[in-house]
Parts: sequence; structure tokens; C-alpha cells
Amino acid sequence: MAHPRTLFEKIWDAHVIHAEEGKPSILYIDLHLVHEVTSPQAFDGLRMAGRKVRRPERTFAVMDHNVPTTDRRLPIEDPISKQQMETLARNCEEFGIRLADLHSPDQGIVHVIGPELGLTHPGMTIVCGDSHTSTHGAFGALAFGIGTSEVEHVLATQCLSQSKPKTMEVRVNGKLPFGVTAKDLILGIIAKFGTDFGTGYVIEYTGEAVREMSMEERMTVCNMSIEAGARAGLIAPDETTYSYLRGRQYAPQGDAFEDAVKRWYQLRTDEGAVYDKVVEFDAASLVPQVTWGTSPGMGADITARVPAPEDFATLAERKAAEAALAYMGLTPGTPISEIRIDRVFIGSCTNSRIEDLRVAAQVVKGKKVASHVNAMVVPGSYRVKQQAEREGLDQIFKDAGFEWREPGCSMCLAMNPDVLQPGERCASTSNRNFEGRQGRGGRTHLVSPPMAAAAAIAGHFVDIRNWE
Ligand SMILES: CC(C)[C@H](C(=O)O)[C@@H](O)C(=O)O
Ligand code: SF4
Repeated sequence: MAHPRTLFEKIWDAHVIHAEEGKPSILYIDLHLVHEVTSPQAFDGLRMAGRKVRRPERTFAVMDHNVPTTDRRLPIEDPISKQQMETLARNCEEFGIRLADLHSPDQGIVHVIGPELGLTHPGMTIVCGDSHTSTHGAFGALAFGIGTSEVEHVLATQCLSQSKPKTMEVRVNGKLPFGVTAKDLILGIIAKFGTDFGTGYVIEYTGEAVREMSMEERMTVCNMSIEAGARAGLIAPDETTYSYLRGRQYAPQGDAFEDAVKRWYQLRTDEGAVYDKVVEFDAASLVPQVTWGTSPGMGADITARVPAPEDFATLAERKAAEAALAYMGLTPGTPISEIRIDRVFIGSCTNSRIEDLRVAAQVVKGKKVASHVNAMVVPGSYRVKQQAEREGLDQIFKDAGFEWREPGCSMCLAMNPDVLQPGERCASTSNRNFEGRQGRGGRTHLVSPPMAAAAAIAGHFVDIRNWE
């Protein structure tokens, strides 16, 4: 019997082309996703060296970060955004790469469209010049972000030099209670273990709560693995994965799909395989989460109060809390549920898929956004947007006073005109709450879609478990 291996080791072993003791290995890359922000210099490099893209058919590009979310028939006002998009279009044309541009029905946030189009398969190695590439790990793919020089390397060779990460199992015991989502789970895990507990590791999420999750929920969890410092997040594929992929545009079709499922079935950690580290988390006692600070690890239960610097054990933590509280304009001891908000953003590659929009719409249905709040929904892709419109979700949001926008990264990182004003406080379904992330001086609280929706209506955070 072969020696038992983890899911990660199986994917890694299957992709190593060359390995030498004490040196990084050379990995074969199955899928390279490209967007407008991290690719221009990579293409310039290729051009200067007179090289071609090695496997254009394994490369897929999309515009997402800079795209406007308003009427796309209008000219693009922001000159930098305009240039980024034109450059990507030119590069894709020149190098023969498929591109979902501003007007393509495939357009959307790179980590939303990859799975949606069936480009993402179990067992693949997937890279993109983007840290949230970890999202695709939800399918049991080894997926991670790379820098622009690596983007050039992968374009040129379809290979990448990588040091082998360590493995960690995050075992989630019990079921998620009513009102507690996959977003709360990953925020809770990061609040408990910290933003660097995953450093140097690939995390595999296991346990009852994970097995019960839909693909979209699994993507939310894997998406934020990077916020835990991990190289990647993984979830072993199962029936949920296969039924999500069956029939998707770029998934294998017909008999080829059933053959693929037989291979994918092997993609699980063997009995007796050993992880370098194992941590456990109790899903059953989890409460909806709200971040209060300027790192995704500065999170609290909705039932809690804003902490004081003295509540923290180390001097470094106390200093970080003090700075975060000052930036966030929060007073220790304030109940989280009394924090008033100005803006609501439902979107980003963490939480902008159809299930996210459905739960949010259910919360706002027949209600009105608080008069002092400006709220917007930015679907993760055109397909999500169309599906939502078929279901009438757009009308529910608009009737409640939400803006209903075109797909893209939008206010997740404010590289387009969707920006917080200094001092504005936002309930956001995105993944990063760093200083200035959503606009200079803007204050971001990370929450789940139903929590963001409820905050829009109430004008402050509320415990979704008591929502009627
Ligand atoms: C612009 C891009 C390089 C960046 C990333 O790598 O994650 C962005 O997507 C983000 O979320 O901060
Ligand atoms: S939605 Fe946000 S986190 Fe995701 S790729 Fe875009 S900017 Fe990065």
C-alpha cells in the first residue's frame, strides 16, 4: 500500500516537473487567470524578450478591478482605469488569449467567473496575479496568488518555481447555527487564531460544517484563507463539487465528465496521512461576526462590545488595537450593535454570488434602507446579475433603496469610482478592512451578506438571528 498522502500532497506530487533537495520545485500550472492590474508589466516583459504565451488555451483573462459598475455604454471617465482595460485588451489580442472584456457575458470578478464558467476543476494547479486565488481551492484545486514577475514566468513557460508549503488541517466540528454563515465561520476562525496562523501552510478545511456547505459557501471560506496568512485553502471535492461543475461551459462534457469524476474521487486525504499541524474549531457555538478594527482578525461577536486595548495580552496587540480604534473612530465598550453605519457594500469575490444575493434579498424584502444609509449591491459577474434579475432580486433591492450595479471588484478595493469618503463607515461583505482599503479615511466592517443587508435597513449592526 502506497504511503498515505494528504489532498495537498497528491496535487503537488502530480504537478512537480523537477525537484532538487533544498530548492524550490518546478510546478506545472493547469490554469492561469489574468486580470488588468497585475498583468501589464508581465506582457511587456514577454514582448521585450520576444517570447510567446506558452499555453494560451490554459490562460483566461478578465477585466474586473478597474471596471465601472455604472452604465457600461458610457465612456470610461477614469483615465487610469481606461488605460488598464485597453492595455489588457491589446495584450490579449496580441498574445492570443481569451478575454472576458467589459461587454462580455462572461465578465465578472476573476474568482467568481473561473468556477462559474467551469474553468476551475478539482486537482488542478491554478494561479493568478491576485491573492484571493485561494478561492478556487474550494474545488480541491491547489490555487494561489502570484506576483507580476511570476505572471510573466507562467505566461512564458506554463511553469512556476515554488517552495513546498506545509500542510494544516482546520477541522470544523458541528453544524453552523441558524443565521451564521460561511463568512462568519472564516471570520471567526481568523479572529480566534490570528491573521498569520496560516503562514507557510496550505490549509485543508474538513469536518461536518464544511461537508454540508454549498460550493459558494466553500468558496467564501477558501477565499479568505489568505487573510489567515495561508498560501492556499483547500476543500476535498465531493458530490457537491461534481454537481456544481456538471454541464458548465469549460467543464469536461458527457462521458469525459464521468471519467473526470472517477479521477477526482481520488482527491482526498488518505486515512493515516499526517498534516504538519491540526487545529479545531467549533461551528455550533459560532455567533454572527463583525470586525471592529483594521485587520480581518480584529473581529467580534455581534453580541459583544468594542474591545479596549487593555483587553489584549501583548503590548504589540494593545498598540495595534489602539491605532485601529482611533482610525475606526470607535470607543471601547460600545455594543457592536450600536455602531451606526453610513454605507453598505454587498459584493466582492468573497460574497457576491447568487446565494449571497438571495439571502441578502430575503432580509431586505419589503423593507427600506435607513434614510442616512447609502447601500449598493454589486453582483460578482454578469451571469450572477442576470440570474438575480430573473429571480426578481434586483427589484427587491431597488424597492428597498439599494443601488443595483454592474459586476466587478468595485468598492472592495475602490480602484474604480466606488469609494468611501473619509470617515464614512461601511458594512461590507468583502474580505479586507485595512486602512484606506475602500477609500482614504474610509472605515470598513467586514460582515456576512445577511448581516450587511440587515445593517442597511436598521442603520446600525443588528443580530440577524433575531431578524423578522
Ligand atoms: C489588485 C490585486 C493585486 C489585489 C490582490 O492581490 O489581492 C486585489 O485583488 C486585492 O484584493 O487586494
Ligand atoms: S473583489 Fe476584492 S478581493 Fe476579490 S479580487 Fe477584487 S479586489 Fe481582490
